[in-house]
This record gives sequence, C-alpha cells and structure tokens, in this order.
Amino acid sequence: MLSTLFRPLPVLLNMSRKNISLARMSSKTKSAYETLSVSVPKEFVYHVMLNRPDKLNAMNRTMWLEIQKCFEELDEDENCRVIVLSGAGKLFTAGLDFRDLMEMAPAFAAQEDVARKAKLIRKFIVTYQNSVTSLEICKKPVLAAVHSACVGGGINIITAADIRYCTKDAWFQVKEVDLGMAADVGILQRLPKVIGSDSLARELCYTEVLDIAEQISKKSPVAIQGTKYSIVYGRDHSVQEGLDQMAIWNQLMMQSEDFAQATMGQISKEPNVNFSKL
Ligand SMILES: CCC/C=C/C=C/C(=O)SCCNC(=O)CCNC(=O)[C@H](O)C(C)(C)COP(=O)(O)OP(=O)(O)OC[C@H]1O[C@@H](n2cnc3c(N)ncnc32)[C@H](O)[C@@H]1OP(=O)(O)O
Repeated sequence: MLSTLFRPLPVLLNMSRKNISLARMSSKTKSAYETLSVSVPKEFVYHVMLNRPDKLNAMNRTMWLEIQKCFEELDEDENCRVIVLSGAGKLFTAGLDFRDLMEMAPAFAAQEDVARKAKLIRKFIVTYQNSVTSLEICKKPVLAAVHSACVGGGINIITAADIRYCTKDAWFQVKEVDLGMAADVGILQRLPKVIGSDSLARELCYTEVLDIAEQISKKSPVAIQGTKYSIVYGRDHSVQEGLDQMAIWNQLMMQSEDFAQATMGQISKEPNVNFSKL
C-alpha cells in the first residue's frame, strides 16, 4: 500500500483546524480564493486547505489555477516560512473534477484538425502541470497532510510537496489509467523518485492491486502503454523534460477513443469498457 510509504501524523491536521482570519495574513498574501482556504495557525506557518468539501475537493479548473496563484504568493510572502496543505471535509481530494472535463469537451470537439486540437489540449495540460510544479518551485517547504482518500490529481499535488504525512485511514490511488489516459501532470515523473522504488511505482500506476496481469489487460492500452513509456522516459530525464514529453504525448493521446470511453465509464460508474486492440 502506498500509504505505508507516507508518514502518519494526524496531529498536523488537528493543528490546522484553527482558522485564523485573512486579516492576520501579510499584505502580500491577501487574495481570497474560491476553492482554497488560507489561514495562519501559528506565526510563519501558513495552512492551505483544498476547500470544496461538498464536492469531495474535486479539482476543477478554478482550483488548479488558484493553487498556482496561492503558492506563487506564498513564495513571495516573507511572513510565510512553511506551508501545510490539507483537504477540507471527509477526504483530501477525489482528483480531477469530472464535470470540468465534460465542460471542456465541446471546445476540443469543435476543432476538427488534429494539430489544432492538440494545441488546445497541450495548453490545458501545461496549465495544470504548472499548477503542480508551483509547489516545487515555492521556496518555502510544503508539508502535505492527507486524510482518507487522495486520488489522481491529488497524488500529483502531494508528490510535488516536500514532505507527505497521512492519517492511518488514508489511501492513495493513481487513477488516470481508468480515465484512459497516461497521467500527465507529474505523477510519472515524481512518484518513482519520491517513493524510491521504480517497481512499486509501476505497480501503483498500472493497477493498484496484486492481481496485476488481469487488471492491466482490462485497462485502456493507450493509457497503459503511454504510462509505461513515460515512466521509462522519466527515469532517464529531468522532471521538466518528462513534463514536456508528457504534454506532447497526451496532446495526441487524449484525442483517442479510449479517453472518451474510459471517462464516460467512470462517470456512469460502468468501468468495464471494451477497448480496441492496440
Ligand atoms: C490534464 C489533466 C491533468 C489531471 C489529471 C487528473 C486525473 C485524475 O484526477 S484521475 C482521478 C479522477 N477521480 C476519480 O476517478 C475519483 C472518482 N470518485 C470516487 O472514486 C469516489 O467518489 C471516492 C472514492 C473518492 C469517494 O467515494 P464516496 O462513496 O465517498 O462518494 P461518492 O458517492 O462516490 O461521490 C459523492 C459525490 O461526489 C461526486 N464526485 C466524486 N468524485 C468526483 C470527481 N472526481 N469529480 C466530480 N465529482 C465527483 C460524485 O459524483 C457524487 O456526486 P453526487 O452523485 O452528485 O452526490
């Protein structure tokens, strides 16, 4: 289980529940966010909370953009020396917001030419990559405190943090293959390095459980093959080179029928999709 590789420290979450008003924050960090809550539980300690509890902290476009804005601001804020990142409500995050994906689909579909479609998709991927990378670029240490579920996009986010803590009930799922895509905003580049086991990272990215062969065979071949290619590429390249490769790869592969079929399967809770041979 991936959870065994993260350090359990529920105390962090308790500390963070003290909500200290925005008025106490420095003048440089006074943005109000729609999807994040920022407080200062102790001097120099800032607490950023993913704050869409009624949506299981699903990461919509606003949240991706606000994460980057927030970490860029805290990077500049001299009153901030360390940042705790957690999720409000019953779990850390349910990952990428499906509704957001559905809203973006018509814009992609409106472009008929593959190069123009790819240009649009690339912009979307790189925007979300930059959001995750903002935690890594931020000069202040970021401590991720995870409780209950941390799915898909959430793993991207915490692998860019400095230290990961979790409660005993926490569980982690690299879920992108179930959407018919290779994870493209940092998991494949950072997770193997973070957990120090290329073998375990591959198992988690392909499947999550031990009956490996059967599970892999039922998933999208576009997603599995893209995942493998990108992990191997990531092993021999820098994180940024891996992210660049990923954006090029998925600007094409997210146009495949596997992506649409797998995403619909997840939304309708009928994940048994018969993918075409590849
Ligand atoms: C360029 C792109 C870069 C980013 C890529 C990122 C990719 C990913 O993040 S892939 C992972 C996507 N997420 C998932 O597949 C998780 C789906 N959700 C679940 O498996 C469960 O909800 C969960 C185990 C997290 C919690 O289960 P629980 O039984 O407690 O709750 P549910 O009844 O399933 O859900 C409650 C309502 O929340 C809605 N919801 C859940 N997840 C999402 C989501 N990711 N996006 C939008 N909405 C979500 C769910 O539909 C329920 O809504 P309602 O039926 O209206 O009550």
